[in-house]
Amino acid sequence: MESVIVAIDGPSGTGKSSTSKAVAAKLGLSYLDTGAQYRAITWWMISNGVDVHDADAVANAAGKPVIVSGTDPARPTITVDGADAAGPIRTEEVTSKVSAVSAVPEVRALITELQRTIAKDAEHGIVVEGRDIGTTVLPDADLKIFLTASPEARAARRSGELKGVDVHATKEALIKRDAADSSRKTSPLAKAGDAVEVDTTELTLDQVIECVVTLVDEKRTAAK
Ligand SMILES: Nc1ncnc2c1ncn2[C@@H]1O[C@H](COP(=O)(O)OP(=O)(O)O)[C@@H](O)[C@H]1O
Ligand SMILES: Nc1ccn([C@@H]2O[C@H](COP(=O)(O)OP(=O)(O)O)[C@@H](O)[C@H]2O)c(=O)n1
Repeated sequence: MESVIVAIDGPSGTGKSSTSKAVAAKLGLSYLDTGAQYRAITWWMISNGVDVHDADAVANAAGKPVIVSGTDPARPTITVDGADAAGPIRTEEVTSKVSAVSAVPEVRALITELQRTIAKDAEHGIVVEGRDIGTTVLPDADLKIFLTASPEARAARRSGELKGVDVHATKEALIKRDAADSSRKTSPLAKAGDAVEVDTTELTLDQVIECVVTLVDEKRTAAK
């Protein structure tokens, strides 16, 4: 197997971004954070006065922003209409509105197309992380991983990042976002039937990275 495509899905705070970046860097693969793309389009909607709860308005505007993702795992980037969006897409406002925007089918169709093009163009292969990569975006991925962790562990990790934020409020917000992402009609957050589930609650980040690297190596050996 010359080039390898790895899909990593799961709810918020399970370790998708940290694991995917590290695995891609170790194996010389590209890296794509698909959540950053949904955050970027959400940021554009907010900045341009589009009501994110008006699905028709979001659908009509969905084709306007030009979103570009840099896929070097050592320095992932995201721009919207040429402007660096890495900071603005992480605000609480974007986090609280992204599930409404990402549920709009026209948004998903456009972003899915973009993701498939990026994966196809990755010379040595790519690690793509999100919610629907194994089920919808790249159903033929060489390896599919579904990360899970208890809501308590996930909330503790997230509130550790956002210093001073209450862990209970973080947990409630995570549960609410997961519920919205899991219950939408178009490509909800779900484990693909052929994905390997890894519960990271009791694992260190290094253990999770090691586990995924081993699974990729096994796939590569089997394909020889
Ligand atoms: N297995 C783990 N044990 C402890 N902390 C972790 C683990 N995996 C990730 N983290 C930390 O949890 C936070 C959220 O991880 P992240 O990779 O952004 O998750 P996701 O992309 O699934 O939302 C980060 O601060 C990260 O360093
Ligand atoms: N493949 C994907 C990735 C993210 N998303 C949406 O984008 C949001 C933000 O994703 P993210 O990966 O940045 O979220 P965090 O868990 O890192 O906070 C999710 O809550 C989903 O609403 C999606 O619908 N499909």
